[in-house]
Amino acid sequence: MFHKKISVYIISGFLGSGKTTVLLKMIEELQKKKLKPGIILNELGDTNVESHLFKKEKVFELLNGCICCTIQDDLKETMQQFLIENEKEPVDVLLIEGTGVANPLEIKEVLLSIPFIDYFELISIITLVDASHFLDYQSIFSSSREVRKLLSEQLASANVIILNKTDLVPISQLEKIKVKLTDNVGAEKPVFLAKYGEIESEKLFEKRMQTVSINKNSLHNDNEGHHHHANIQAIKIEDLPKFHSKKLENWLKQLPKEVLRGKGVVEIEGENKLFNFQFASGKTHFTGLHSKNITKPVIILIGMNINRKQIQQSYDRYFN
Ligand SMILES: Nc1nc2c(ncn2[C@@H]2O[C@H](COP(=O)(O)OP(=O)(O)OP(=O)(O)O)[C@@H](O)[C@H]2O)c(=O)[nH]1
Repeated sequence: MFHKKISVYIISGFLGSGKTTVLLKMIEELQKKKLKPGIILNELGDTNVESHLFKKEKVFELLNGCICCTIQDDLKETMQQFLIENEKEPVDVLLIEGTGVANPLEIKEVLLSIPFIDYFELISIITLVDASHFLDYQSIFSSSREVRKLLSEQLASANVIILNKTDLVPISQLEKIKVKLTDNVGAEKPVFLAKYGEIESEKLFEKRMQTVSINKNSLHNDNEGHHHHANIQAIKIEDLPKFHSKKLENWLKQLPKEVLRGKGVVEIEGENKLFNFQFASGKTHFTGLHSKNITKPVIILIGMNINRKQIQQSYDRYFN
């Protein structure tokens, strides 16, 4: 039976680099063109605290996003489910957002495997880079080998790179970052500078993936593809009090640098609605939530080699 293949975009990038921001822009653009998007979200931790962002779209969640060996089985299952739903309500484009610690090659490999290769056409792997952290993450002094390896995997597998959060770095430093990034990925790979993931729609949606044949060996020919990220953890804190927003912000800011990302849903003193908060690049943003059916308050912290006890003690000191 003939069916048109569904175009797929993979959005990759390290923790807090701006993947969801770009995903939301892509959804908006597709809707403007009267195209129906489908979304697969892979989240670290077992709670999606961002469900309020997707109002009418069909979102398939792959929670507890284990990153290496098991992601492929979970993803295959989610894709099967997606195909079943798609029979009833077909989408035009599928957007897959990996976790901040995913290697997009793992996702690509699933798309190229049977039966999915008959249903999907991978158009582009878009990788976000957080300009405000790029030099730190590349430095052997301030980041681990694991993080550097992961970032280089995400860069190597990208068809296009968005150097995001340029508003957070001085112009002089931006030059240095661009040079270093180009050294890393080669001059042929397109790199676009952006604030809040803003790049022209044509550039974002351009087909950049060459047609590839299925050849397992070509994808995993050096054991580099499978790589364990065991030191990356997500900590979940529940049973939360009402917070004073500034105090929560201060607490997040003083956490050990191993905590790379925070997000959650919290109650704020003096407010009678819930707030989503995003902590990335040392900055915290709160957004009021209107939807009623959202998760109960929860804080999720993601990082490398986090000392749970230390976090717990610090939390108790601040809030108990
Ligand atoms: N200042 C600044 N903030 C940004 C920019 N892009 C995104 N942000 C903010 O950074 C935070 C993280 O952005 P997300 O799009 O959620 O990042 P992500 O890559 O999806 O994060 P994870 O899923 O946790 O890996 C949010 O508060 C965004 O609003 C930017 O260009 N500049």
